[in-house]
Formats: sequence, structure tokens, C-alpha cells
Amino acid sequence: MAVEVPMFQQNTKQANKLMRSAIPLMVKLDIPPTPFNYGIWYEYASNNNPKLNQLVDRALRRFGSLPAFVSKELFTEFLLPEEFQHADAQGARLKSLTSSLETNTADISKDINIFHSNLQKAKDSIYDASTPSQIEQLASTLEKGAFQVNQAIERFGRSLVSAQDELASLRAELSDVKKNTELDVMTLLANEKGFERTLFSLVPYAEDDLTLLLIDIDNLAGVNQEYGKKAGTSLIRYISKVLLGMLPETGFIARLEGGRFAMLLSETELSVAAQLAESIRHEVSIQKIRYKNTKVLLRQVTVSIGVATLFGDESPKELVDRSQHYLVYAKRSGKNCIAHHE
Ligand SMILES: Nc1nc2c(ncn2[C@@H]2O[C@H](COP(=O)(O)OP(=O)(O)OP(=O)(O)O)[C@@H](O)[C@H]2O)c(=O)[nH]1
Repeated sequence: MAVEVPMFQQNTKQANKLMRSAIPLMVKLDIPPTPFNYGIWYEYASNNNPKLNQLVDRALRRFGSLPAFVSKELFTEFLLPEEFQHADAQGARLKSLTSSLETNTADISKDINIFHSNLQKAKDSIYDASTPSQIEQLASTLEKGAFQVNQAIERFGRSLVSAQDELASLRAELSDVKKNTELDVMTLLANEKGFERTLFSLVPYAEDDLTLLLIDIDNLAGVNQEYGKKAGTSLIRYISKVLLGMLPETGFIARLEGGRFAMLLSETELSVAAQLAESIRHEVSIQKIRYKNTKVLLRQVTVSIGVATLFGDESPKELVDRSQHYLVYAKRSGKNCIAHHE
């Protein structure tokens, strides 16, 4: 899943502009200057996320302000990329990023508070200021204060941009970590987790043309028994290469467990997928496989295949269940065959 980091996507200029809209809102509503709140109000001012704005408005109506527990929740839900919510290794870096933002937000809020109290003082003394030089003095104090606040905002804008870089690099790392956890180290194909993620990402776009082939090596237990478990494992690797070699361009393949593979074919109707399944079955059955450690030629190796094409509003699980059903049918029909609905 592509994860957006909306708060940090703008460049410095845009960031400053948005901070200028966010800060008065926060001052007006007496929102504490925590990183969570800055993030949320920045996003609120950018109007990027109607759902977030709706929830903030609702909280304001209910509580009159934004309670810390609400802003923390909103921050996690809307601003924190999903990977960061669970990843342990990157958690520490994110924590340090958050605390550096915290320091920056503390700095900026100090400047704003000073400016705010100067504004109050100016408001009070404006009635007493009768001479042009007193008024000039007030104006110059305010001008100086405004300049300082502007500078603080710009510094904060820059720190947002550097946070953006840091988050981008964290995100790249996480995506690698995620990819690796979706890898089957034995065959270097995707594993079951990778299969599930791909399946879930394809189903919403499929129009009765996403086909799943569940391919299972026949009698693997017998191979293990006859030639040893290492030979069985070697066979799984060998079959994975045969399958990969036959994978169409629009296809995706994963090893689920033992000698079972899942091949997902996008934009492939049942008749075409069934032909491919039959070619795979045939190709495996004619292999002459020699176990390299002992040079022993294995007896014929075969696979059984269950084929199902997604239809209607079927869920990913229903598609898997139906393929599984046909695979069981193929096994019961004597193995070395394929099965699918008519
Ligand atoms: N060598 C090897 N064997 C495995 C591995 N993972 C699972 N197995 C074995 O593969 C077998 C899979 O079980 P089944 O699918 O029920 O057995 P099968 O003999 O293939 O039977 P059918 O699928 O009905 O043809 C079990 O005996 C597991 O011990 C592995 O990584 N390496």
C-alpha cells in the first residue's frame, strides 16, 4: 500500500504558508503546541483531508477544544504512515524524529507566546499612547516581534522539510523490510503473506477475470520418504523454477507451504487459465529430475491444480476456498490432473 505523508509533502514555502494559517487557529482555540497538534492543525489548514477536518470540527463542538487523547488518535490515524504504527526497528528513529519536532514546536510556541503577550500588552497600552513617538515605539516593538515569529515559522518550515526527508528514507527502509518479510527464502518466490497482499490488492480491480491456480506437488511425503527430506526440498525448489518459467507476464506466483504454490493471473479468463494449468501439469510430468547430491533420478513427479476465477462480489477468501475445493477434487480424482468449475 502506498502510504502518503500529507503533513510533510509540501515544500518549505507551502509549509510556511500553512503554518501561518494553522498557528492563529491554534492560538485562538487555545490548543497546546504539541507535535501532534501542530501536525493536525497544519493538515486541517491545508484542507487536504475532509474526514480529518470533520472529526476535528466534531471534537471542537463536543469539547470546545482538542483534547490530547483525541489529537493523538487523529495523528496516528491520519498522519502517521501505517508502517510506522507497527514497525519496531524503525520506531526508535521515528521517536527521535518526533522529539526533534517536539523541540522545534516548543521553540516556535515560545516565540509565538512572547509575541502573543506583546500583542496583549500593545493592546492595553495603545489607549495610553498619546504621542506619535509612543505609537511609533509600539509599532516598532510589534514589527520586531512579528519578524521573530516569521523567522521561527520559517525555521519550523525547514524542520518539517528535513522531517520529510527523514520520513522518506524510513519509508524506503520499511518497504524493503516489508518486501523481505514477504519472501520465501527457500524458493525466493513470494510467501503466503506476499500472496495475500497481492490478492487483496488485485481483487477490487478484477472484473471476473482474476484467476487463481493452486498447484500442489503430488506425494511429496512419499518423495521425502523415498529420497530423503533434502531431496524433497530440492524438488520444491526445482518445481518453483519450472512454474516461474511458465508464469505469464500478468501473473504472480508464491509458495504457500510445503509443495503448494499459488499462481494469480490477472485479466485471464477461466478457459485461458485452464489451458495454462494443463500445460503446467504436463510440463512438470515430463521432467526428468535428478537429485544432484545423490545423482538419483526421481520417479515421475506430478502436480495437481485447482483453478478458480473470481466472479461477482466474491471475496479473496472465497476465491481461495474455491480453488482449494477444486484442488482437493483433483487430488481425489487420482492426482496429476487439473480441476475447475464448468
Ligand atoms: N522436503 C520437504 N518437505 C516438506 C516441506 N514442507 C512440508 N513438507 C512435507 O510435505 C508433505 C505435504 O503434505 P501433503 O500435501 O499432505 O502430502 P503429499 O504426500 O504431498 O500428498 P498429496 O498432496 O495428497 O499428494 C508433508 O509430508 C510435509 O512434511 C519442506 O519444506 N521440505
